[in-house]
This record gives sequence, C-alpha cells and structure tokens, in this order.
Amino acid sequence: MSLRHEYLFELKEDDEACRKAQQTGAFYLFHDLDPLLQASGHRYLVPRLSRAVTILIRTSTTSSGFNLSSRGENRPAIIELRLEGLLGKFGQDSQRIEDSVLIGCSNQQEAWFALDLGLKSASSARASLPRSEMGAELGGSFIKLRQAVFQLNSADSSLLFTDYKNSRPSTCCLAEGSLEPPSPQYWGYRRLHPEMAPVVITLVSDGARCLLARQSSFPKGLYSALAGFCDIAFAGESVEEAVQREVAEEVGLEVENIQYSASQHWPFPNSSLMIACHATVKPGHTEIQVNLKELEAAAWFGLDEVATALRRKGSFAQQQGEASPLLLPPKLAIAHHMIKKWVEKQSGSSLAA
Ligand SMILES: NC(=O)C1=CN([C@@H]2O[C@H](COP(=O)(O)OP(=O)(O)OC[C@H]3O[C@@H](n4cnc5c(N)ncnc54)[C@H](OP(=O)(O)O)[C@@H]3O)[C@@H](O)[C@H]2O)C=CC1
Ligand SMILES: [Mg+2]
Repeated sequence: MSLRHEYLFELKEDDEACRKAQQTGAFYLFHDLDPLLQASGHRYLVPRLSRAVTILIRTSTTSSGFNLSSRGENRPAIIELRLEGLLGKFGQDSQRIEDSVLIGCSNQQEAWFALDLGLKSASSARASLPRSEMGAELGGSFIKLRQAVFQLNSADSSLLFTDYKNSRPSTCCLAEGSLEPPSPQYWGYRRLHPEMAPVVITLVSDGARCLLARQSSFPKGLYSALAGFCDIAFAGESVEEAVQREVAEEVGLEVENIQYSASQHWPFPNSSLMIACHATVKPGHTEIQVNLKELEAAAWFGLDEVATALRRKGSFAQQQGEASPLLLPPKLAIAHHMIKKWVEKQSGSSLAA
C-alpha cells in the first residue's frame, strides 16, 4: 500500500487520528455545498485554509456589526485570524472544524477537509453572517460548481469533485428538535457509502475521424463525447450494453470494438461514476441521425481540427472569441483525456499534459 493510501485508511478508520489531522490539514470552504472560489482573470482559483496558520481578512463595520479592526472606527482594515477566529467572526462555532468532512490527503500526508459554512447547526442558526458577506470577507464567493466548472484549472480543483455532500449528515439523521448531529460517527465519508450513478461516455471513431456532440446547455462551440446513464434499474445493463444503447439512441449508430479507457468521479447531476470507453463504427456505417431530444448537434471531426482545438490555450471565454469554432472539454473532464488519447493514437505521437 502506498503511504498516501495507508494514511487515508488510518484517517477513515480512526476518529482520533482524523481529529489530530485537522490540526495540520487543509480546509476547503463550502456554503451549502457550493465551493469558495476566487476569481483570477477569466479563471477561478480554489483557496484553502489551514487551521494553524493565521490568515489575513478584510474587516468592515457594515457587514456584520463585528468590528474587529484594531484601528477601530468605520475604516475597513486587515486583521489576522486563525481558523477558529474566522468562524467566530462569521458567527459560527469552532465545533464546525471538528465536524468538517475528510475528503482526501496528499502524498505528503496532509489531510484535506471540506468545511461547510452553510450547514445548519445550533450555533450557526443564531448568528451566522449571510453567505455573500462571508465570501466577500474571504476575498471570493461561493459559486455553484456547475457554473464554474469550465473556468477551473487548478490542480486541486478535482478535490471539489469529491462530492462530500453524499457523506455529510443530512437533516434526517439529526435528532428531532435539535440541530446537532447525534454522534460524530455519522460524520465523514468514513462511515457512509455514497450512492453513485454509473454513466458511460464513449468516443466513437470511424478510423479517421471521431464523433463529437453538443447539448444546448453546453457553452457555445463546445463539443464532447457521447454520455449517458447506465440503465441499471430497468435493463440491468453491462457497460458494453450501455455504450451500444446510448450511441444508438443519441446518434443512430451501431458500435463495436468497445474498449474501456478510464474512469472519473463526476459530481453532476448528483454523483456519477463516468466510465470512459472508445468504440468504432462498422466500416461504411457512418451516417449520423441526431436525436434532437437529447442533443443539439453531432458531427464527425477530423484529426487536424481536433488536434488544433486540443492545443488551444486560455479560458473558455477567450477561446470563444477566436476564429475556430470547435471547443473541447477542459482538462478536468474525462472527455478531454479520451479525446487527447484518440489524437495521440491517430497521430502516433504524445501530446503535452
Ligand atoms: N466528465 C465528463 O467528461 C463529462 C460528463 N458528462 C456527464 O454525463 C452525465 C450524463 O450525460 P447526459 O448526456 O446528460 O445523460 P443521458 O444521455 O442519459 O441523458 C440524461 C437523461 O438521463 C435520465 N437519467 C437516467 N438516470 C439518471 C440519473 N441517475 N440521474 C439523472 N438523470 C438520469 C434523465 O432523464 P429523465 O429525467 O427522463 O429520467 C436525464 O434527463 C451528465 O451528468 C454530464 O454532466 C457528460 C459529458 C462529459
Ligand atoms: Mg447523453
């Protein structure tokens, strides 16, 4: 077992070790499941806090009635706060730190926690600052992940995809009349088993071109591989059957040579396990019939066009302003990696990460 897995196993099994890890670990802040993000140009950064290290925070007398500025009066000022102090300023109990949910750890044995400032608790119900003010104080805002997904590119943004909402206690396990959870053992993904929907995502090739499609909800110009939920409840499908059915339903094609490629957890619409496959159509059987109930458009794209789109740099907003119309999913989406793999195979050379 790697050191990281060994450490994660210990944290999951041992509440005391987990509490200890909170002293040195990193905290990602959320509000009602929406992560704290900081805008930087066209992109979002994912800030993290540690418990021990003091942080600088803007203060203002207008937001909360708390004036922690040592210089007093009505002037906004910068002060230093530890995580406990920060929660205090936000009208929240420092108990919330212990209630944070373990979401992973680094190779260097730094534990990572999700701390949700919107989660109801007896103390926060009384005096919590409004969400927008907390975000502003922290130099960012709490943004729906779905809205920000195409602007995230930091290495640890995938952490936000851990979907800890599946592991936090729901109000139904809180004792009646109380906003406190019955016992710490209900906390964390250490104790709960999240429900996940399996989704197949398939990059279909005819040998020379690959098939990409877009839904009307996608950003302008964006095309991706074909995706669809496995029909487990009704049809008891295997991955291969789901691939064949989804491709047939969405573009009217029959596929063969289905090859598993990789998988990814994806937090939308609730929690999905994306299972990525490559497949080919039968020679000559390439005529697409777009299912307009599911897709806005689907088309075959040649190697040069896809390779060019893959090499493009900059945010979505910047790319949308450029001449070439094709946009591809960002690196944090498994679709990006499937398309990259296909380009590398077709061109016989590997691309930069
Ligand atoms: N990470 C990546 O690279 C990519 C991820 N995706 C993700 O793949 C997922 C599936 O793609 P999509 O094309 O929308 O799927 P589908 O083609 O299966 O179409 C969506 C429909 O499936 C039905 N459905 C069946 N099971 C579920 C379930 N467990 N949860 C929600 N809906 C279900 C719903 O219909 P009804 O309401 O009638 O039941 C829904 O409207 C999406 O969440 C999308 O974000 C897509 C592309 C790339
Ligand atoms: Mg689909």
